[in-house]
Amino acid sequence: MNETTRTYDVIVIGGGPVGENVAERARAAGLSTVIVERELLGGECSFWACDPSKALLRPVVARADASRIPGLDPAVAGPLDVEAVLAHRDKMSSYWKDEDQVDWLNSVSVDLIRGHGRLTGPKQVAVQTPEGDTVALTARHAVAVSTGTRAALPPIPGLDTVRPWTSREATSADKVPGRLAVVGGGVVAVEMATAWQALGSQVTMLVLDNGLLERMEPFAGELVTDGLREAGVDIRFDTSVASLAREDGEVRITLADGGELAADEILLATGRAPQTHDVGLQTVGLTPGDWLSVDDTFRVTGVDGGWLYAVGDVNRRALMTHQGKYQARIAGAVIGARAKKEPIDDAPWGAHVATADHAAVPQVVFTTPEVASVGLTSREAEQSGRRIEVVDYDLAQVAGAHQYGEDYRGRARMLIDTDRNTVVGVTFAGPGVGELVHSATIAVAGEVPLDRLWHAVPAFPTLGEVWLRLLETHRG
Ligand SMILES: Cc1cc2nc3c(=O)[nH]c(=O)nc-3n(C[C@H](O)[C@H](O)[C@H](O)COP(=O)(O)OP(=O)(O)OC[C@H]3O[C@@H](n4cnc5c(N)ncnc54)[C@H](O)[C@@H]3O)c2cc1C
Ligand SMILES: NC(=O)c1ccc[n+]([C@@H]2O[C@H](COP(=O)([O-])OP(=O)(O)OC[C@H]3O[C@@H](n4cnc5c(N)ncnc54)[C@H](O)[C@@H]3O)[C@@H](O)[C@H]2O)c1
Repeated sequence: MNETTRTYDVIVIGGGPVGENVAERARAAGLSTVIVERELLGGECSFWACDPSKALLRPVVARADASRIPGLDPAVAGPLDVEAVLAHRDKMSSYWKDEDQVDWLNSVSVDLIRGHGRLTGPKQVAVQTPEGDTVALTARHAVAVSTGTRAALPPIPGLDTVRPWTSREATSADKVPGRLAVVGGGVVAVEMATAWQALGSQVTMLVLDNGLLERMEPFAGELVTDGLREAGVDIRFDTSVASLAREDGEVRITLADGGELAADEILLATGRAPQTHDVGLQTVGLTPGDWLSVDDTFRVTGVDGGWLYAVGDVNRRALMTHQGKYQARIAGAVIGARAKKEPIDDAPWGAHVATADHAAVPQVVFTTPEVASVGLTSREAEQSGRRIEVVDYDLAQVAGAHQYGEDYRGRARMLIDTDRNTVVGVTFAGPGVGELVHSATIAVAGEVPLDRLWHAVPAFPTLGEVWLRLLETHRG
């Protein structure tokens, strides 16, 4: 076994989308930077999450849209070409090879060390390489942990015997199971139920709660429930799994109410756990397995010296790629500024502080219909104690919706902070709303006064005219 030592200004553990961007921004600030990655550069998002899942969903959403357009509907009446969809998914996942990402990393002059990284003390990281060697790294300025998350599996008796699908198998499987049981009612569950039902599985969703997408506005979950049921998905609410077994090749599922169900595969889409159990947190006074809590400049709380940062999923602030990359741009810049002893701009909305994490996190759920939201939901607004006006509008009444397709169903909600006269939350649910959300993000993050928003004229006839209708409804 060989042991090598190296020193960099910044060490990033984890080369997912977030670690890559922390490294690129730190390098752009003039700091020598290395990424430690144990699997594929590009992380979960590129290979087992965003990219493959959206590649599976795109034909489903496009077909649903096309089937509402007279004259086009017969052309899309048949089943999907499963082989072609899976082949496209493979291409969009770069065939699970990361050469392109490595080329990009080289082009921005960031080093890569392949292997498992662990903190061994303040500013110290040891990398266990696949060849069995150890590389001992020292950071002059900062270590950033961007190790992301993995699927969190509930302790269901028999789980270890059934080889369940997690989000990884659900995004990379190359065969369509005849019957797929999906446990969970969050984003992964609804997206993957949508995809696999359309690819030919009979999907049954086993949902603990009494609705889908419980963290969003209730109407969003209701519209997605209708869409899934119309597609043939069997959704069972208030349902909990008591035990599992695999017998004669099938998964036998026993429910808490005594009911039984058989499936060919079972997907557990029951949330995420941080990948911090084996990164040496104990050597810097933290607890392995915990989420890493951070201040608004991404320094981990409870660590002396301010050298340890946690960016992306692992800090639990907003488990989405775009938000993690936003965090990364800010973390890279603030690490650079601190290293060069430049002033830190950490007032709200400053260059070195992630204010949007608290005020304006957008999300699109790629189901039929889509859901898109940013900022507060009405439940969160109520809990925040602010004075809020809730404005609802039936999206189907917008001229653009009539053009979009027949029998358009959708809804929009805008939350107004009545003391400040600004929009603090928006949710759209309906076909095509994914591309509408950035207008809402600009209104919320920009704190655009409603009187000025009145002058932002949406083009006719687009879905965006919902903004005019929401403002008119507010003005009465
Ligand atoms: C099915 C699914 C679909 C999703 N779809 C979307 C979507 O459409 N849009 C969206 O915005 N978000 C989506 N997400 C969320 C998105 O995938 C995550 O928010 C994003 O991947 C987080 O990036 P990250 O860099 O923080 O972590 P990851 O992408 O998890 O990357 C972490 C990296 O760290 C490496 N690593 C971990 N521990 C070590 C170690 N000790 N040493 C070395 N390397 C290590 C891992 O190998 C990995 O490469 C989806 C998630 C799932 C599960
Ligand atoms: N389009 C996107 O932006 C996108 C897509 C997929 C995932 N993601 C991100 O990935 C993250 C993870 O998604 P997720 O769907 O795994 O998590 P989630 O937190 O959204 O949903 C978890 C679901 O599992 C259920 N659950 C939890 N414990 C359970 C148990 N013991 N038994 C049965 N059900 C249980 C919950 O009730 C909930 O319905 C999300 O936070 C999301 O931000 C984003």
